[in-house]
Amino acid sequence: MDFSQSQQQKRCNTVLLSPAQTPRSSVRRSLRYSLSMDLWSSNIKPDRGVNVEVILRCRPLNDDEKQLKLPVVISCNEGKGEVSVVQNTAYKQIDKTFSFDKVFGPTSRQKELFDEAISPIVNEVLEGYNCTIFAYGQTGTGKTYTMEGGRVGEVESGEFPSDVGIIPRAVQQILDVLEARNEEYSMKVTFLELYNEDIMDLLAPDESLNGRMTSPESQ
Ligand SMILES: Nc1ncnc2c1ncn2[C@@H]1O[C@H](COP(=O)(O)OP(=O)(O)OP(=O)(O)O)[C@@H](O)[C@H]1O
Repeated sequence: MDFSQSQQQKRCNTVLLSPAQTPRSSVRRSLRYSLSMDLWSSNIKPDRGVNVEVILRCRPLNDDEKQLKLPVVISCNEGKGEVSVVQNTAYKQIDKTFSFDKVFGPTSRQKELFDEAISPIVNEVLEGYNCTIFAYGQTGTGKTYTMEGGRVGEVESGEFPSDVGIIPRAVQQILDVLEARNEEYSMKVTFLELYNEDIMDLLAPDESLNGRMTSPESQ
């Protein structure tokens, strides 16, 4: 999203990681979702110690995984921002603990994640900082669910359905704040998909407008 406003360029970035809770034979990593919000600019926000935060979210086991009685190999300590992974080798069990800026466990709700981790970043965009939030993780770990949302349930009196994810919530917050300011504003939105070196403009009215990207090696 681009807004035009004469401010210095500033940046903040958040990476949402989705680990697999159950062991998988092949690990296929995919980087799918990125939400970039710009207000011009390029310096680091002066009062931030770091300009990249890494947040980890674990999804619950799905019905198939429960039916197959697959073991849960990750435990989340949200208070400490830690995740422990249990690995059973032929000879012994190895536990490893990893620390993140924030951890959201399998029972975390969409609103909770948005309010605690994303809403402050959206406010920074509205203050003039460039921010990117992207989700990274192997297939089936919850990137789409976190960024876009799950099945849409009942809409309750102006509130989002509980399954709605980060992108619609961020857009709503931006529009609410801009409307409350009662000033004239313009907003530009782009929605691109990059898959196997094909770039798709998901908002293009005509498919022929989609371009194909080529890497330097393939030229
Ligand atoms: N936090 C969650 N709570 C409940 N269900 C979830 C959660 N995260 C993911 N799911 C469910 O798990 C399934 C896989 O999630 P999702 O499609 O978001 O994965 P993905 O990382 O986007 O996968 P891919 O890279 O293959 O597109 C979906 O059915 C989704 O609804």
